[in-house]
Amino acid sequence: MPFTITPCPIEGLFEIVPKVFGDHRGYFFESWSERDFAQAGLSMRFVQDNQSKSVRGVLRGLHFQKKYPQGKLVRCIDGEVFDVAVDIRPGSPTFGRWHGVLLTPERQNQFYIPEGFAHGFLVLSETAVFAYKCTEFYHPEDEGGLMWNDPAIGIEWPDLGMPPSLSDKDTKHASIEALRAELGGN
Ligand SMILES: Cc1cn([C@H]2C[C@H](O)[C@@H](COP(=O)(O)OP(=O)(O)O[C@H]3O[C@@H](C)C(=O)[C@@H](O)[C@H]3O)O2)c(=O)[nH]c1=O
Repeated sequence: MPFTITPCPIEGLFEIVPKVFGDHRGYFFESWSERDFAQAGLSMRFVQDNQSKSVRGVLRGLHFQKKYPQGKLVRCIDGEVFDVAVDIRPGSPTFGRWHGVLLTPERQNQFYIPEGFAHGFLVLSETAVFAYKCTEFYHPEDEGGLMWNDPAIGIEWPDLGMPPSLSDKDTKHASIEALRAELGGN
């Protein structure tokens, strides 16, 4: 099995570390295998791959789609990011809880975030290239957002000694309580 797939403390989240083959040329690893992930109980169909580059202090998130939720297999291919998922599954016993993973090319680790989570990340390095596979297409009209610094969630973002740099959109998201009321089920 060329992957170590470890469940995270919130049900449905997984950290994946591939087996990296190094030699005098550099390295090789498989970053995704439908067969091997399925063997570990992770069966999904990816339909879109995304890549973004950001500078230090950029925080993208927390994002989700409502009618067309996306599962995401995320990794940082250059630089270092702190990646966060927040459970927004109506009725989930861990609704509103967050889990964070440091993603680095040194570990080549990946984070699997299934449908029903809000997702975001903070760039810790000078620049970071972030890549991810999605189980659903982008539907801009269906996008939802959760406030990155909602005290009721209490995400412990690493302190960079500067306020995060956000898109306009990301300064205006809902609180977890507003989302609970909107999504129902809890
Ligand atoms: C996400 C996305 C954006 N775009 C376009 C819309 C916009 O003009 C431009 C930048 O979009 P955004 O500002 O939404 O990009 P960004 O803030 O990087 O959005 C992403 O953030 C992370 C945290 C996620 O989890 C992703 O699912 C996605 O929401 O790219 C697409 O064409 N396809 C896509 O799938």
